[in-house]
Amino acid sequence: MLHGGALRSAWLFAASVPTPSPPETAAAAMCELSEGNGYVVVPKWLPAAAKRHRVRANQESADIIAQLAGKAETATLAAGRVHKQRAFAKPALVAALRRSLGQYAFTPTASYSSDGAVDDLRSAYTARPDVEEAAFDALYGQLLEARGDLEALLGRPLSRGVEATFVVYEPGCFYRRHVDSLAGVDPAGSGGRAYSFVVYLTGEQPWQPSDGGALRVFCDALGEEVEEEVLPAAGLLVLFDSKRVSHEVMPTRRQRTCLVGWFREEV
Ligand SMILES: O=C(O)CCC(=O)C(=O)O
Ligand SMILES: [Fe+2]
Repeated sequence: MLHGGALRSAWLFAASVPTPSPPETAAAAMCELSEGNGYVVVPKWLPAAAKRHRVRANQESADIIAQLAGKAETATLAAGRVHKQRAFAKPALVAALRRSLGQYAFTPTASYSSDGAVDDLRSAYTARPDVEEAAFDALYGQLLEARGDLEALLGRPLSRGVEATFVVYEPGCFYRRHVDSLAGVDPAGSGGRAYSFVVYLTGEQPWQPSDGGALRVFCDALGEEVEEEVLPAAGLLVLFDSKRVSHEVMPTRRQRTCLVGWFREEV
């Protein structure tokens, strides 16, 4: 333990060390190093070099972080999991889209089994977006940017065309377990879907588990194990592999509105 006297003498010693004058040249610096006190002072030598190094290092680490994030996202998607992005559509855009929905005529959408009979796979109301409508156009622009990011992550192009539909699940509506696309099925139809997206356009009030309507994601196509349940949230984007991710919309107890769509394989 140091007491007062020791501290004071340490300070006096430090104050009495003379400030060396800087060497003019590198050779002089080497000379001082070998003959002098064992140190040299070269003013402004480190700052410029360090600055250059810092700028490069920052850029490199930013690139590495971006690459790792990209890898993590590619891995998430490739592992058949769901990528989620909160507030993909900002509150003002969600509000504008919700207002615009008043202009659409939603039609009940039944699903059909392979023999053409109506089955009970899904109950919901759908409307085709109006590409001239400003709020939809804004969201569509963001989706095209997201597609660009996805293409960069995947390292391959996707189709220029995007499928999209507004869907309203009224209380009691659901979509039973399914995959959005199957390999070998008509590539001009659902077989050409590569990545599914959903942008939730629910009201401002936070969604509660008791509201039902979760997007239930299964670990694999056949098993019963649930990977996660995603609750709708205004502006949330979910993105997943259309062929790998088996999922289900649990019966909702509250109106559940979204834009659902697909980025398609390049043909
Ligand atoms: O609304 C959702 O969360 C998913 C909808 C869906 O699975 C679909 O439309 O294929
Ligand atoms: Fe689906």
